[in-house]
Amino acid sequence: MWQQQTSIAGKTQPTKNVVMTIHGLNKSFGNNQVLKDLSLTLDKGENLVVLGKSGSGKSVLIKCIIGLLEPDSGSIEVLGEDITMLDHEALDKLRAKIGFLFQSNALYDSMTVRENLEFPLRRHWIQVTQEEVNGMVQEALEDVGLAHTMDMMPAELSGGMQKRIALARTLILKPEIILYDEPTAGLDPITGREIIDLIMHIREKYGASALIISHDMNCVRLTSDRVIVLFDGRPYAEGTFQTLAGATDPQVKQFFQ
Ligand SMILES: Nc1ncnc2c1ncn2[C@@H]1O[C@H](COP(=O)(O)OP(=O)(O)OP(=O)(O)O)[C@@H](O)[C@H]1O
Repeated sequence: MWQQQTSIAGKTQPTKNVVMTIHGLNKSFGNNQVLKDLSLTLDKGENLVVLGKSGSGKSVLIKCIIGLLEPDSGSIEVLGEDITMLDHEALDKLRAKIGFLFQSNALYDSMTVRENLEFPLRRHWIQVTQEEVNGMVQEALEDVGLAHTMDMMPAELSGGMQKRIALARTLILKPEIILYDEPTAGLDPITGREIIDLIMHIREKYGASALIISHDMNCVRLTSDRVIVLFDGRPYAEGTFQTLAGATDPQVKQFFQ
């Protein structure tokens, strides 16, 4: 296993600032063992990027974290609660603290931008007045620079704008952790850069922790505090972008060339 000076991939060192601890996670589909004894931690306010070849299990990892897939074994402790042990109601409550930016955006085509943003508030039974809802929608849209689109339909917006609306919908619940699944995939470099800037702005404003899955090395370079390279279902290497970019290990090097 390739190592860098300060940490060894796969071994976690919990501190009081940890918001997520994954320990010994295994997930198979038939004979295909996708995640193998995977352990990692996410610190408060940290942007952690998970990098890996197509099919290395990045999406499976995210789905396990939000409870869409059940791991075969291992624990996923999020904000002090092991999600693998929670019942449906408790999991739903915890999910309200975890924002998820889907690669597909997952906006509702038949709803206006405002209705899309109001949806998570209703979905999680958040008790607020209509005036408060209006303020929350306005703030989330201002965060992504799209307050003027409130009464538009998603189909009237460009791909980059839809991504920003999806991000605003994630922000409305002020999540403590945000999971970004390929946030710049399919966007041109300029629009991709706008999303990268937003990810950094959101971290600055809300101090949320982020787990970011990305192949876009510009996104990885600009957003990451720490990078984990997944290989063969396990964290293979871990370090800052700069450290890993200087690696001579072929499995690591291929991403940075
Ligand atoms: N629901 C499922 N049923 C069976 N196999 C699955 C399922 N979901 C994922 N897999 C398998 O798990 C492996 C990892 O898939 P995953 O989507 O996590 O890869 P990835 O690293 O996110 O790839 P990409 O970068 O292309 O999105 C693949 O071999 C995939 O076929």
